[in-house]
Amino acid sequence: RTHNLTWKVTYEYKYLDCFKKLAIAINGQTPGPHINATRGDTIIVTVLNNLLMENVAIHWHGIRQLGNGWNDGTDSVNQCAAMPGGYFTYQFVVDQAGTYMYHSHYGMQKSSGLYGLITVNPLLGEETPYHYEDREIILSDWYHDSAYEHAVKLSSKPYVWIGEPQSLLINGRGRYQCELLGVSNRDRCNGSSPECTPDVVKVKPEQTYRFRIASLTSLSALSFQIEGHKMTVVETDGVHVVPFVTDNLYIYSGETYSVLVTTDQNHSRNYGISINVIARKPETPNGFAILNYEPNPLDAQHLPQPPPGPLWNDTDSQRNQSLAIKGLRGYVPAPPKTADKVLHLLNTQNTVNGYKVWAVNNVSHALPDTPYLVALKLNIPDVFDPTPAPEDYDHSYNIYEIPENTNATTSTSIYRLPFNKTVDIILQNAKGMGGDSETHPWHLHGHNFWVLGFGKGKFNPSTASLNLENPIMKNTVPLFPYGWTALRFRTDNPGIWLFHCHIEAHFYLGMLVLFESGSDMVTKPPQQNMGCGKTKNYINP
Ligand SMILES: O=C1O[C@H]([C@@H](O)CO)C(O)=C1O
Repeated sequence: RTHNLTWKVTYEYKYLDCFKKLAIAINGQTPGPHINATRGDTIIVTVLNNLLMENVAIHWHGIRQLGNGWNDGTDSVNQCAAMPGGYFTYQFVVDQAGTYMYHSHYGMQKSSGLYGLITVNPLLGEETPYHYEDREIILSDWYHDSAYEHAVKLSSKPYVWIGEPQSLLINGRGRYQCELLGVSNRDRCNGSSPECTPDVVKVKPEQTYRFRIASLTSLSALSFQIEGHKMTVVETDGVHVVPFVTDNLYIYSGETYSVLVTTDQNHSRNYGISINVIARKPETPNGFAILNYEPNPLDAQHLPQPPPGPLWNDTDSQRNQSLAIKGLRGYVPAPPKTADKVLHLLNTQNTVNGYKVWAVNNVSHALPDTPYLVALKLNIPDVFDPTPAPEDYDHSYNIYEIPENTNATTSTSIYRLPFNKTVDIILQNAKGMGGDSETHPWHLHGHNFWVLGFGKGKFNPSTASLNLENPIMKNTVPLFPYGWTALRFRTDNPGIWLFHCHIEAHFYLGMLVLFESGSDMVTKPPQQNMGCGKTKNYINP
């Protein structure tokens, strides 16, 4: 089946958390429309950019785009973003059942609300471990400043940190306490706007539901919980998990999960759903939604309680949940036993000419104006530094201290990986300049990777415990403070693909790398991917 969609992208005033703010909507909505498809379907989306003053590119997060790199939707990497008044038509096949998302991949635009959920159902009769009615949950965080203000603050000297978000949203709904605002700003807040009432998730008693949960936060890592209900985790990033039961789900930006929830509690009332910030000291109030046991009314007598979340800094509990996620045998292929190549990637916060940045192996990535894939295909000179990006770092680096010299370099260099090989990535965390080591969710475009392990401190190949038996495959994975995360993937998708921290500010400040492999096999650039930077000289009339 082919889904033919037309999406008009506009700025609109919204009261998502009762505070009036310009949000980016698709056909008037944020979160945008839910794409509900079946494995093998083709999705054709024409995105009309009606933003007046900003470009748009939309990334289909978790969709591997096998052999289809021109449609990954990343500005500077595989396309020129659509200009105001212009459009871009994405076409891709959803070849893997599961839960995915889409979001802007232009500047810091994601945090303005340009995002939504993608559900890919298995084919009728296709073997699948379970089949339940779905409920969709989109988690996000919300700032009152615009993404423009964020970008300017972060690239100022001295550095201005954007701070913690004002609200957490569940399905685009949050609640800011208008009384906290100064009198002059109070008229921008409307506590009785229908847009900022909690989302209501309707369920019937004594049923099991599959909650499809996606985190589209720009900064916050979250814990998700439902008052009085246990959750059985069964899927993450489109891959089946050995089911495990938990009271709360830790979820990092860019991750999706499916959890099974059985409505086996007292039928005569409703229950609270809550999210709270973890991994950073919370300054944002918890987000809240209602689990409505039908036919109970939403009145005071049936009022749900927001369940309290776990402690924000219980890193052991967070790491233990990540370690508990295993691939379900029969559904998740086993990883190759050995790797052909290993990349050691050290994550640090640095300075370049007095500007604060994030770096990998001391290189803060600067995205060029000309998309890499077009430059590679047409051999456009002087787009990126041809020196290979560094595959390792000095292992005497003390991850527990900020180095005396925090200087890093800025570069457009890329990793050129051999095609159809097995590559290991060892992510190593370290102390940041804020005085702590932060949790970074790393997302890989175009592939799933096996998650071989997580550990504390410095990675040591002779003592690290790696799971080669039944690792999960994912596209986004956390790197815990002062720890390491080990991944393995196959370079089986021709093109050039981003691997980056999914925190919007960190990506903006250079916390990204690019993996090129087999780009000689990619078709020549479609006209619509061109037009920016140096590509405009290569467009044929
Ligand atoms: O990028 C960041 O900057 C601040 C802090 O590190 C400032 O030094 C912070 O908490 C981030 O996540």
